[in-house]
Amino acid sequence: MLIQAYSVERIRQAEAAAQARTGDGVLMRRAATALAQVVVARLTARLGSRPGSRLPGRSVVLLVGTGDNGGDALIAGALLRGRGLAVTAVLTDPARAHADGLARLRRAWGRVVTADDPRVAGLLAGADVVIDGLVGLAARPPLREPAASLVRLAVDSPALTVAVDLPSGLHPDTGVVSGPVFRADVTVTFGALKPGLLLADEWCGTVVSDDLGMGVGTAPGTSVRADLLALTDGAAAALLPDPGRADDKYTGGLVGVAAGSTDYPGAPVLSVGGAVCLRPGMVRYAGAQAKAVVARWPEVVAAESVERAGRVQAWVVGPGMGTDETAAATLRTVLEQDVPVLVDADGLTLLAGHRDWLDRRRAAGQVTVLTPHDREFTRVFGDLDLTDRLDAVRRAAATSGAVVLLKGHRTLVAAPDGTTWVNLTGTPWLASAGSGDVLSGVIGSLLASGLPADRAAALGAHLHGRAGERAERAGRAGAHALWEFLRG
Ligand SMILES: NC(=O)C1=CN([C@@H]2O[C@H](COP(=O)(O)OP(=O)(O)OC[C@H]3O[C@@H](n4cnc5c(N)ncnc54)[C@H](O)[C@@H]3O)[C@@H](O)[C@H]2O)[C@@H](O)CC1
Ligand SMILES: Nc1ncnc2c1ncn2[C@@H]1O[C@H](COP(=O)(O)OP(=O)(O)O)[C@@H](O)[C@H]1O
Ligand SMILES: [K+]
Repeated sequence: MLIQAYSVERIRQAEAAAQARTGDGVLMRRAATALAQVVVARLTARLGSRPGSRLPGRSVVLLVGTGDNGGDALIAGALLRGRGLAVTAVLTDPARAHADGLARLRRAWGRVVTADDPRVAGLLAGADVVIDGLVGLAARPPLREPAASLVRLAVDSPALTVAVDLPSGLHPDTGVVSGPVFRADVTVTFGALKPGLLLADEWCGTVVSDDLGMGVGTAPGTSVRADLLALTDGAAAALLPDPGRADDKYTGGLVGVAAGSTDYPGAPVLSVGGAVCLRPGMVRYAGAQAKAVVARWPEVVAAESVERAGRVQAWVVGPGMGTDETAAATLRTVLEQDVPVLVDADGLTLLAGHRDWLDRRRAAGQVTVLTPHDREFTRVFGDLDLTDRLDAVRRAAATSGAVVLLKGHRTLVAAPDGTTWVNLTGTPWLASAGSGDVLSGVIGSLLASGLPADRAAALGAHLHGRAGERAERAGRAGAHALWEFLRG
């Protein structure tokens, strides 16, 4: 199963349709029930079986904003009162707090204070659970006062922290974070995952998703395609091509790597290594480092130029090839071939001055994959602002007609048709020289095996990230360590 996230707009549409079926207040009661259940389960697990670890009497602080997100928190608070917990709601604006939720909490003998109450800091410091019901789907960070100050106080609390729908301070659609953000141990999210929960997962803790019976993405008449996709290990394994009994070296995927120069002998070895470790039918190499490449990878068929390399089913072009005239000519020759082409590193720098080469491929219906890091992205797509990375990568794909993989802590992949992926594997260990070269070879190999380009890119990033995690756990240094962990 793929992990699927839906935009606020899509969730609101499904919510409206569900509300029409169920009537007022039903979804919110379901949300509050799910939230209270998670709080009870997580608090019970946290307290364990130590003496004095009973639930009744434990203190819960609700941070309550002015919308339905606060309503969820208030009704959950009333339910938790029913389990004997001591519940205090801290309201940012009493006049605009969810009226029905507030009435329910009061009827259940919950305590209510305002954000400017001098006891708030002490309450948060002494709480067993803090529930963030400040903002949800309507969030437009940065948080305004007094919500911002409440979040700052909550950060210091030793309590179990639970976010309602999403941690306040992050944008549900873009994951962009500005100002203080609620750091959640658990996020209980409703309807469906929001893109922000995947893009800024470091703030969300464990994410529990409850569909509340809304059927987001499955309701009749709605588009089933999610707004943001991510792979699980299971989905990645299912995509990974395996040679069949009838395959030979020509049908198992023939990938070419055009890379390296006299100045950069290492990059082609790393890139070819990434390709070889994915076990395609054959890897061809074209460039100035044929000897070094074959010395490390004897199975590779090497030539000095693309013209002499022979046919392939996909090309990788760029790593360490420099930006001189010879490199530009190589790039041009590769881009003229009617096979999927992945352009990386120096190839991207060259491409920045030759956008027409991309346009020609687009017009001919040829598949191109670009794999920039931020600086390369800016070189090629100078007009696109990287503050909102999701938006930037989507626009880049739409305007260039290429699948664009934007590297980073959460690597993004966008296809020209709008399909977008976020990679959830990896570690900052990968932020080391040469690891991007390995990635280019991995994806090239997957392209040669015939996977659709956006899937090849997303799968490559997933495998590369897992390899980085394994290399880090094994205490290994250097991008070449990735090879042995690529198909573990
Ligand atoms: N969509 C759904 O399927 C469901 C939604 N429910 C809840 O309803 C929530 C959405 O409720 P609302 O639409 O009332 O909106 P919110 O509760 O997300 O927002 C409330 C208020 O926060 C304010 N706000 C926005 N940005 C702010 C900032 N930076 N600083 C301070 N205040 C800010 C807005 O002015 C808005 O009036 C969801 O997140 C969820 O918790 C559930 O009750 C039931 C099901
Ligand atoms: N902070 C980070 N956390 C996780 N992965 C990262 C981080 N920074 C970079 N990466 C990954 O490391 C790789 C670096 O690639 P790149 O910048 O092209 O390096 P190089 O050109 O030296 O090979 C990419 O796969 C990128 O997604
Ligand atoms: K929230």
